[in-house]
Amino acid sequence: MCIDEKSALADYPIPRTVAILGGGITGMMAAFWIKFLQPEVFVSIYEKSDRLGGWIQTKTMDYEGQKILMETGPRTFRNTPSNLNLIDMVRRLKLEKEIMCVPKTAPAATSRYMWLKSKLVRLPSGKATWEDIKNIFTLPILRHSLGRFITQPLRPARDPSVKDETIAEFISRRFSKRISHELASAVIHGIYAGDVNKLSAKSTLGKLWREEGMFGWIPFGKKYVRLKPFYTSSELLHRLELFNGPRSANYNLFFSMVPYTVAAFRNGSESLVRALEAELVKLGVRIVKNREVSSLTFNESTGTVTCRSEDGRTESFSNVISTIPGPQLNKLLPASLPEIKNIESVTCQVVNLYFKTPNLTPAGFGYLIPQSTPAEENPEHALGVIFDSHTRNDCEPLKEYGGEPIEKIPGTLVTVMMGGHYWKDRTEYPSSEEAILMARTTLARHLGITEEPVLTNATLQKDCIPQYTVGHEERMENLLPKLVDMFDGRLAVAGASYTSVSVPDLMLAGREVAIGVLGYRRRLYHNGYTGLETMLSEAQLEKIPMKKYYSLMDLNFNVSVLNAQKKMIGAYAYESDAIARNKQPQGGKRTRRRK
Ligand SMILES: C=Cc1c2[nH]c(c1C)Cc1[nH]c(c(CCC(=O)O)c1C)Cc1[nH]c(c(C)c1CCC(=O)O)Cc1[nH]c(c(C)c1C=C)C2
Repeated sequence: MCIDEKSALADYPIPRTVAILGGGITGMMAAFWIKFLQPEVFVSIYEKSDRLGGWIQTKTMDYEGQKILMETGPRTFRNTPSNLNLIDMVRRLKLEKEIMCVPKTAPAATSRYMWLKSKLVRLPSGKATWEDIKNIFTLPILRHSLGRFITQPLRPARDPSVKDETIAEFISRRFSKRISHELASAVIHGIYAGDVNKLSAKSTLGKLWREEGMFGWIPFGKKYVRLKPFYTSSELLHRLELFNGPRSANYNLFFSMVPYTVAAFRNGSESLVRALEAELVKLGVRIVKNREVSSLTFNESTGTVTCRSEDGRTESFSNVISTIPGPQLNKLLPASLPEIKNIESVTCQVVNLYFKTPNLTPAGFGYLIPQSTPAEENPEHALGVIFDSHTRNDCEPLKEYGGEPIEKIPGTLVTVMMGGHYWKDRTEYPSSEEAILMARTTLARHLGITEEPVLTNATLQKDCIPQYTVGHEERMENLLPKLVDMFDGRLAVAGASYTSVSVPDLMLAGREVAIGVLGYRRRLYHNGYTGLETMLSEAQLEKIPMKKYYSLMDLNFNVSVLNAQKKMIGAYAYESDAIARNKQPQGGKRTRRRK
């Protein structure tokens, strides 16, 4: 191992011009962090549509003078340490007043339902109520689950030769097939809208899958989890932020949100992307909307990447960060890369309905529909229903940050999610009118809601959620050297196709890729940075005979090569703030500039 920060930095070409493909939240975050850390770098975002923000979109409608917000994508985020980067951004964009939170004791926090055996069943949460206990004894699936959870440690450990498996295989082996299909599949619908028989356990249930690998069973409970010798980058970022001491602004905001489970923006998730866009404009990021890049080529003589647009215009950049979906990126490359060409995704039909009558749904967050539901009970292929008005009406502002009382919704607002993996082979989708009718039929069958909605909105989110199918991590490991070869490390990727589909994780991915491309993370294994470095397994790290640089900071934490690598991400993200303040990175001056 070479511990030589000075030579690593001296060697590192600082980009002068960076193109970011895709103006979703990852691309916006990447642009923010590059400009924030290195204002002299010329940053351009290319977005094919006429707006930034990607799947994050809020439509505002009016009913009798009341503003009704309809989310067509992500709407809430959990206040967990791993989401600290989002909290950090909220603070930087001065959006604290906009935050509204669901108290841990409110129905929207304690009451989450599932469609089980033709009825809505409230899932046990936090402190068990009499209803939970009664449910466990009266509902065979819950009784069965309790038994399988208790006896889980007694079941054999995974065969070490298994490198990945489907969620269904993993859950069936560790718990039972019933738990996989009747419970886990519903949760997976709520996150990936995906099929447990296809998604990778390693890529989607990473912590559980890895813990089984380490302990031979899953040691549920914080005590054991804390003992794990690996951390996600965001967990580490959180720890490092806390090192800032109790006066840290992030720390204060995070702790003011501790009494709450989930949070949202009072004027919709759109507030986040609009505030971020305004900040990008202030920082001098060039935002090119309605322009799609149609090819990328590497010019060996100049060491630049040329982006050609559909209209024939060309521009060259020292680095390109692609945040567009993998298969779209593949079309721009000089040669096809199967690892990204074949990343699957699913399409969701999101239907928002507003009814004049309040409380048409039970109090709570909403319900999920498992894959085991018979087709005749779910011909519309609904995946779940969100009780938006209940969630909003349970929310409280952050008073200490000047948050005003939250305007209540007088009627009932719900979102019905349909499609996902059920529509995998479709080429045609329901029209808006058909989708609204399907959503209404689902609500009538499940909740007995027959009232005519006064406001409706149907949005087809085409290919909105990538599916990490079995072998995803291995494919990403194989992709890394291919990207390096094709663009000499000047093309980096980030976004939902690669690491995570969650908004806070995507925001962190944008931050990390910016730091990686700027070189603050030092050059780890090869020339440049691909954004996939954090996905390398320990075995792969050992296999690749590339340069390895470690900072002294990482070595303080070092448990293994992988741990050091994971921790570096947090370390550099933390360091980056200090760098921005002092304009002088630790460990030496950056000397070489190359276009
Ligand atoms: C367009 C629909 C989406 C579905 N899943 C996601 C989107 C954007 C992504 C997603 N949803 C959740 C997570 C986990 C986040 C976490 O806190 O760990 C991710 C990555 C959880 C979630 N699912 C639903 C809600 C309201 C939430 C909370 C977070 C959020 O607002 O996105 C509901 C839901 N999402 C989907 C379905 C089918 C569904 C059903 C009720 C698909």
